Amino acid sequence: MSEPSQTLDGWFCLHDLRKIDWASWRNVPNDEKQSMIQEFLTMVEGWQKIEEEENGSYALYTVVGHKADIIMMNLRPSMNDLDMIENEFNKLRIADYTLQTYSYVSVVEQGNYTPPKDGSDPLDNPNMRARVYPILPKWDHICFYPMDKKREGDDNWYSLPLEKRVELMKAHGMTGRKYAGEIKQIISGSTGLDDWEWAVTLFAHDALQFKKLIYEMRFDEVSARYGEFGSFYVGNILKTENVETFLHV
Ligand code: VOV
Repeated sequence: MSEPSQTLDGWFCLHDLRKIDWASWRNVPNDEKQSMIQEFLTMVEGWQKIEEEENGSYALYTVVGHKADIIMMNLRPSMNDLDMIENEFNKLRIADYTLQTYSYVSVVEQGNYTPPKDGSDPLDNPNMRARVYPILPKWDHICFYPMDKKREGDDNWYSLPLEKRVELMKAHGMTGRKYAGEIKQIISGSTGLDDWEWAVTLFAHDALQFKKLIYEMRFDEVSARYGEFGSFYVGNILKTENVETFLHV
């Protein structure tokens, strides 16, 4: 029988991708540029504070390639908070020199394919809480992409029996586990929230590990047969102390 698996849902998540309008930014007088950068950094300090208080988390990375210049990823308890974050950025003067090229709304999700047998609340488990309310690692590289599970003819993930999906996800987890310490994954669900069904956000110390993991996973039945993928966005960590250099023209 086909039935939905349970999910544990944690913080809401906004991926906000911006391109910088370098031509206009270049023409801003230096002192104004400085003050706009300071405004931006004050906002990021606010994100850091919220992270320290464990009321959310953030990641700030550059994006390599034409799709964007920066990615701001924020986790918060509610969708209203995400709205506030997006507007807070839009109201900064520096936002006038950016263009939002992509964004993605989702909620951090932990598949609960095998819920506790004693009926206890899985969120009483600190490991589970850390998975759905994660503090995003500040590792060197990010890789973000949206994905679906196929619903075509015989390849329909949603008509597979639960036991089969548990089996396939177990194999997926085994492949992922080989990359422990190399890659940290945040899976956020977005069915009904955005255009795809999940957002996959990976962090790595070595960008090559993204290619190795994702390639290896393509051979797992769950990805080979059922995975459908959107655009990939990759980049490098943008530490606050490097923002000024990054924006220097
Ligand atoms: C470090 C890499 C890594 C590891 C350890 C890992 C492990 C696990 C486990 C144990 C589980 C099941 C329970 C849960 O947590 O939900 C999942 C779940 C999931 N995954 Fe995963 N995944 C990884 C990495 C990883 C990648 C790279 C991808 C993209 C696939 C690809 O081909 O590009 C992915 C996708 C997903 C998705 C979409 C789900 C939810 C599917 C659903 O139907 O609910 N994932 N994942």
